Amino acid sequence: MEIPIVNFEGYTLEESNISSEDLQKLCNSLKTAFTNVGFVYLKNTGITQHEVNEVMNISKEFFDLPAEMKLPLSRSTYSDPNHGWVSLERERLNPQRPGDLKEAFNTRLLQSDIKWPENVPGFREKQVSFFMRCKDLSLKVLKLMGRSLGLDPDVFVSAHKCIGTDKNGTTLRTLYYPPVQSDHAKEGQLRCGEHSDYGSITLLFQSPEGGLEVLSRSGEYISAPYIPGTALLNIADLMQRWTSDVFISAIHRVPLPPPGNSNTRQSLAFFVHPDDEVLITCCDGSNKYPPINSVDYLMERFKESYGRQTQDSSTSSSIQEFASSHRSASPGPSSSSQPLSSISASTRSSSCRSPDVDWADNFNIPWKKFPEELIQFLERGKRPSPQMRREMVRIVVCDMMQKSLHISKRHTTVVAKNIVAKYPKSLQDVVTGDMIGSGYDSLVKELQNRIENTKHSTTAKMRKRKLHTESDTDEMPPEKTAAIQDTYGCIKWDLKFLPLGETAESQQGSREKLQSLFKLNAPNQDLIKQLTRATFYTQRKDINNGKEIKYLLEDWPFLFDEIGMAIHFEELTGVSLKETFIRNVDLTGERLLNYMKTVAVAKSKRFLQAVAKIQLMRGEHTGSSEDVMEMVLLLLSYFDEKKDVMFSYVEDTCLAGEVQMDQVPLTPTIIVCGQSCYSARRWMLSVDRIIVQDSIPSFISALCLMFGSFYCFNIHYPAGLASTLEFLQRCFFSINPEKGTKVEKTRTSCLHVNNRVLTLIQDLSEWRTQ
Ligand SMILES: O=C(O)CCC(=O)C(=O)O
Ligand SMILES: [Fe+2]
Repeated sequence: MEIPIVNFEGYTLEESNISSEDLQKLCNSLKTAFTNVGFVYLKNTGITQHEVNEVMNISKEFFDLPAEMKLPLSRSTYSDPNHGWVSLERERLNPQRPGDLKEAFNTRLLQSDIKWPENVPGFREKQVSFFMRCKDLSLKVLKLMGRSLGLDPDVFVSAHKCIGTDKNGTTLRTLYYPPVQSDHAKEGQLRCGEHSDYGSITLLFQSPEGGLEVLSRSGEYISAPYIPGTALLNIADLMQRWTSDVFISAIHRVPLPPPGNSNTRQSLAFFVHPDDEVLITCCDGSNKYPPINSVDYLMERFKESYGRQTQDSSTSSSIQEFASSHRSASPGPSSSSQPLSSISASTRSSSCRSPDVDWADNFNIPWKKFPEELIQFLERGKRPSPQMRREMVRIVVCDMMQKSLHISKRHTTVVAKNIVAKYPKSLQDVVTGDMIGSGYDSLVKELQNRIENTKHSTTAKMRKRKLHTESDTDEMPPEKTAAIQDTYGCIKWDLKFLPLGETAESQQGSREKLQSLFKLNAPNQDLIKQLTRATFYTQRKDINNGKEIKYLLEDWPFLFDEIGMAIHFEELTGVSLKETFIRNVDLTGERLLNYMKTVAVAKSKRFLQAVAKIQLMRGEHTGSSEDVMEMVLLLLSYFDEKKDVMFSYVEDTCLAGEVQMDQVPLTPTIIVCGQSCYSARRWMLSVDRIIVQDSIPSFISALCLMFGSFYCFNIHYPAGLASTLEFLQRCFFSINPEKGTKVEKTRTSCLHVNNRVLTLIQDLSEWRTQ
């Protein structure tokens, strides 16, 4: 099956001189496409490829800005939650997968008196004028859609009167998909997860790399390639509901590019929504679905892609994951391996529930957690593949085990029966068309097997964990302890072999090239990245053999620079240094600040005073960089740690050679050129009492370079910063080892995860704001 191409000639944005015969033909082709595939290419719409390219080019200028310049434009900073920048991996369109490998900017508010990217002149104008072009085209299509169903041609149009105002959620989204190194992607991660769109219709324009795939009615993904000069249009969920499933909203996705393909990708999506207060009632009068208010429906759907409803959507996933994985290790009445989000709910209800007897009858099948693809199969009465069925069983059992750890066959039978009752066509036991047994015996068996397996795997894990802890004793020889700490959080600490095709000579050649690039005024950044990646093996060898910082600085100058360190750090830990940090600040920073200033202050007078002092120092300084400073200062005070082990202060005009090095710690230290972080405009970094960077223009960069240095150069966290650094590591740099620590070995310290950090992470993730 292919996506049809329909010619809009004669009905373009500029002309409407179409004969009634051609108009009817146009309506018929659209209807066929919308009922069979849900997607259609429109050619000759009046929106030209040139217009599309212009919007993509200006968008690319925005996406190329350093992350900290985009942070102040985050979605969370606008009055409208659907306007603004969405950072990489922030959104998961398929909630079962890790965050999508895409960045986006949504234009929902059009006025000029709000924040727009300052450094990209013309950005707002280009987005807004393209928004208007897409609006006009959408209204034309909506009119044809009404007509094609034999209804009043205005039936849909009249529900979209307010596009572009605050009474309508229609949004233009420009998307950027950075190059992907498939070996760095998380398991199951895609560029854009499987989903269907929420509103009425969507217009889509892709860059020439293509990559979009659409799930066909027969259950296979078909490619939706780039066709120059066309607009790809698809039906969204609310329209499917509106037309009582006559028009279909197809699932689509953007998979990762094939290994070795380092293409980027861009797209523009114009999501058309009905006006907020419109009541969507099945247009054929069938009442197949109850009437629903447009905005209520959409709000519900948005919540799903920014975190499941059960969890507080402002908590970062790394906190959630870490807190839940460690809860099971701490003993207590409810210490099963429940995900964090379910704990409070199940303990709350347990006091008023008669134990175990009837939970299964009231058990809510977690339909919402089923993958979209499975739901699509069930809804269409198709039999899911064995793999989909296993996934369904896994999801259901996971929820059942949160209700009770003693699940009897009766419980499983009740649940299986309820599942099969809803989708008999897809799930009943049948042999050549006849139902066999009760119709749900296989599902009962599958659920029971899964429950048994899950129980076994939890006990095995607990036993293993205990063994590990026993081996983490203070008896370990110091070299072994140091080696564990050096490799802490790393995935490629030491490489056994040179990359294929590389020799000692070629590595030497690349190193010399890097050295000469370092001397240039504006060296080619891509070349630096490529050469740094290619020589990672030799860099690691030099570092692990103990080469001193001053020689590393001569041999690998870019290692101490933002680009080079980012590449080295990413190879070493699998984490992109600054991007991850900025994303987590976007997700969790505000929450941390609020928690510190409302909850934590109430617990300690000392901390209350420290917070007042930090706020006084901040004064009128606003901005996201300042928020990060405040966050770090608050953490240092909260843990009662040593600020002067992280920061040294010098005059704002001080040169690298003038810094009094004997005052500076040996560990990576941020040298603040000014009286406070807030008033400073320049920072330096010292490692081993050597200034390795003398002109860092932003606090966030300085913090990332300081943090990255601990990992890249095998340096242990100083005891005086143990908790602050581990908290930053887990919550903001997403490095979450299950065990161990990177804190220097002192007589009293041991190799365990820091309890204070753990407690703060859990308090923070459980804290519910009003
Ligand atoms: O980038 C694309 O082509 C797909 C984007 C998409 O489907 C969406 O954001 O809803
Ligand atoms: Fe989509």
